[in-house]
Amino acid sequence: MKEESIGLIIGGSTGVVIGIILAVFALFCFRYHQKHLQIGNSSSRRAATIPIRTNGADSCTILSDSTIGAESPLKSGWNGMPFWLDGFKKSYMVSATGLPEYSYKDLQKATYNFTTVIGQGAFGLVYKAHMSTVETVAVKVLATNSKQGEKEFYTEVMLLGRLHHRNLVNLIGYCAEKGQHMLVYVYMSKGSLASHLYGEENEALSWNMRVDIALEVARGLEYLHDGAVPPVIHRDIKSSNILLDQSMRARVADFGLSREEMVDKHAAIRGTFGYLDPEYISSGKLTKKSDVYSFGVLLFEIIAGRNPQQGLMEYVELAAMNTEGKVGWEEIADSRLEGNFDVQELNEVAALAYKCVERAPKKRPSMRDIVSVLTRILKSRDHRNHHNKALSSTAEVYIDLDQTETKNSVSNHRRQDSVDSATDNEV
Ligand SMILES: Nc1ncnc2c1ncn2[C@@H]1O[C@H](COP(=O)(O)OP(=O)(O)OP(=O)(O)O)[C@@H](O)[C@H]1O
Repeated sequence: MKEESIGLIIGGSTGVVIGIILAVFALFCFRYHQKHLQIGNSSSRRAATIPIRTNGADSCTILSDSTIGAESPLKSGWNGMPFWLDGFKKSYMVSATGLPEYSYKDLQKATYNFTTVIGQGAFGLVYKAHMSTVETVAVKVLATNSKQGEKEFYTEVMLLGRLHHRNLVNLIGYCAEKGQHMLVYVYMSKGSLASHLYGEENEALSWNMRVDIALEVARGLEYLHDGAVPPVIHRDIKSSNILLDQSMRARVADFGLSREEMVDKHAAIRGTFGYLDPEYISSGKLTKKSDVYSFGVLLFEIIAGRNPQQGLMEYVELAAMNTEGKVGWEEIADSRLEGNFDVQELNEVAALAYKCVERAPKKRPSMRDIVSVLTRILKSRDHRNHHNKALSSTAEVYIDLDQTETKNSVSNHRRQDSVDSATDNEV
């Protein structure tokens, strides 16, 4: 009996010890798991908020820079996940990027085996794709010679996926399969602003439409500079990067993508010749005001219908000698407008453009200022139109009244004549 109870005690305590060991082990496993998840989360937070490259007080993040990948603490597995979680990588990425991942097969089918090319840019070919779920999309296949690695690509997608605005060509998905990187965008059926300014196939844009487009582009950029977290410098504003949707609303494309090509390899200057901020070229410092400069060039391009790569700014400087930057800009107006514009409005837009291309970045307005100036210009246009309508309807009333009076006096005369003739007959 005594032996039995000793056995029971030993058995019980062994059980308790094993239980404790198991509990400690379970706790250890749980904490290990938690720690890894935290690393994963903090890295995605880092990717989303840490400025990747900053340049001075006015500077902000260049989303596309690839330094995040190199500095990332993620080492354990694919995109920093422990290997034992690898099986979940797809669903994990969908939630991390917030964007759907398309399969290569689906995109291949939707582009009729990549035969529906609609354009080519520095990153590679762009295809039109008919998806079964969404209507039509544009698929940008990033060139395979890109030095961008998997991690950098996902970081870029994750950051781009966070940017949404009615005046941006929003990224709606991506594909990373078979060594290819593809970005899926909303399809812009009316093509680029450049094709409307220079393409023979398109009707000339009216002056009113040009100002509307300028305001929409300004709003898209204002969002990138002041609404996005972290802020984004576009760094390549130009008419071929402004796309128009079905209702001719302008949207800014190509923001936040890393660029392999450089204008000046030594200074690592990136952008497009003709639109580049001279201050950025000389100092190598990229700020929001560099986008403002390019936007100013774009405004002059919209006014003059001339390509910045073919001497637009020289033409502007010549005109500025006569105009002092304020009035007389109508002489540079696009001949396709055939003089159909409001001179005061054109001068106001050109004066704004001239401020944007000031040599000293500090003297240039911010995108927010630009949006409010263009909004005011459009409001006074509406006001004028309203006023003119009211005037013309008043004039119509007068004309109506005049005509009624004329009619009355004619019939009075007639009546008088007939009275007179009756009297004559009587006489
Ligand atoms: N979302 C889209 N919808 C419709 N067409 C598009 C879309 N994105 C791009 N395109 C077309 O593909 C062309 C190439 O676009 P992409 O952005 O790759 O290069 P780019 O802007 O012309 O030049 P760069 O790459 O040097 O800036 C555009 O000019 C446009 O005609």
